[in-house]
Amino acid sequence: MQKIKTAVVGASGYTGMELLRLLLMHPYAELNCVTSRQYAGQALDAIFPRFAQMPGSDLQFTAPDAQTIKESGAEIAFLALPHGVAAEYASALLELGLKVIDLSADFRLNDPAVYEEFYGTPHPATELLTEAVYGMPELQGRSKEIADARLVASPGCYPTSIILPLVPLLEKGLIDPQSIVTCSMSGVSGAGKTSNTLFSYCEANESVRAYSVPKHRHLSEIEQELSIAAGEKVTMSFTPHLVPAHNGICTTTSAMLKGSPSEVTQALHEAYNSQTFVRLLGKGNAADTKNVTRTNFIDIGWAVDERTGRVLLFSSEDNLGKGAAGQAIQSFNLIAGLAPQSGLQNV
Ligand SMILES: NC(=O)C1=CN([C@@H]2O[C@H](COP(=O)(O)OP(=O)(O)OC[C@H]3O[C@@H](n4cnc5c(N)ncnc54)[C@H](OP(=O)(O)O)[C@@H]3O)[C@@H](O)[C@H]2O)C=CC1
Ligand SMILES: CC(=O)N[C@@H](CCC(=O)OP(=O)(O)O)C(=O)O
Repeated sequence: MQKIKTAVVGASGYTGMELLRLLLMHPYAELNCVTSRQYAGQALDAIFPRFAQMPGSDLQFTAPDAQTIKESGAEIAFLALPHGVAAEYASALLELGLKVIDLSADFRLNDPAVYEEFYGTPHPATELLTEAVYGMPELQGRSKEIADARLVASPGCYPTSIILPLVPLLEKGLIDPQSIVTCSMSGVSGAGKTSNTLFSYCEANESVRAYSVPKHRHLSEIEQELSIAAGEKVTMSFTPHLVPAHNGICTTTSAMLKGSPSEVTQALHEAYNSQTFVRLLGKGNAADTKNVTRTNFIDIGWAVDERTGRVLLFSSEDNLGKGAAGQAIQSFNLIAGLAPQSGLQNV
């Protein structure tokens, strides 16, 4: 089979680097263009020595320019750019006939007013919002939509860890949609390759803190997808924390149980038994980040607190894997008509 030609725009950052790792190993993908403003003209393996001697790692970074990306022959472009910037490139690349898988938040929300409320600026390309598909293949009906999409809005890292355990329970009416409380912990790479002092070693190491409370920008897409599953507008509480780890997200969610404990177990198994990248740990088991870092798995466990009548959902994933680059490769596989585990089974 002929390899599909790809580009990674914003290839020098953390999600970009994870995309490079996955694409260099992918049996049906070819890396044709990688962009970086600061490293333009330098070879990939000179900047990332970890890729040295891998076929394709001598490719040079180019400046991010839509026409150059097109001329590289790339058919599908991954955008690993800051939100606000990604929309510009998405518009230009779609115009030039490429398909786009955007890892930023620019196309995840259906309503531009919600984007403006949470991101503080008017949406940069409202005309593309209706056609963008929220790229979470495990949601019902979504893999077909992704396969047919020109523009995929790949979900955020926290949202993936929160939405996947809750959706089957909301769809079956097993929990009260207005009682959801969730608390997440993220490794520092979640913030990107930033020079912000707050994420430097001395500030982040051996310390844990909550941040962006009470209205982290991911609440917008979490509430959007949970509302679709519940069939009513969901309003919930979300508290993210920064923990001194490189990768990994660990989330604990609770909600008032309306169904029985066995219905919870059944709903999760029905939804995910056939899903390659969701591993159900069973009742009474929490999910541990060390089992999912550098993989595309999300691990989900659960428990019922008989005293409060709440169900507890535990999930772990790699923020750069299932929370970003791995999930984007799942969309790539769907668009390209490949098996779900293509390029992801050995990582
Ligand atoms: N980190 C994570 O865990 C997750 C991140 N995301 C989202 O993915 C996207 C990328 O995140 P991440 O990799 O962490 O970010 P980084 O800050 O690590 O990397 C950003 C990349 O974008 C490039 N870039 C920055 N500004 C511009 C610009 N104006 N024009 C062109 N290129 C630019 C940078 O390259 P250079 O400066 O060399 O040009 C760099 O390659 C973001 O939208 C982020 O929110 C989504 C899920 C998880
Ligand atoms: C630890 C840390 O700072 N995490 C980032 C995660 C956000 C992210 O990746 O944002 P998008 O997916 O929406 O682009 C944050 O809280 O802003």
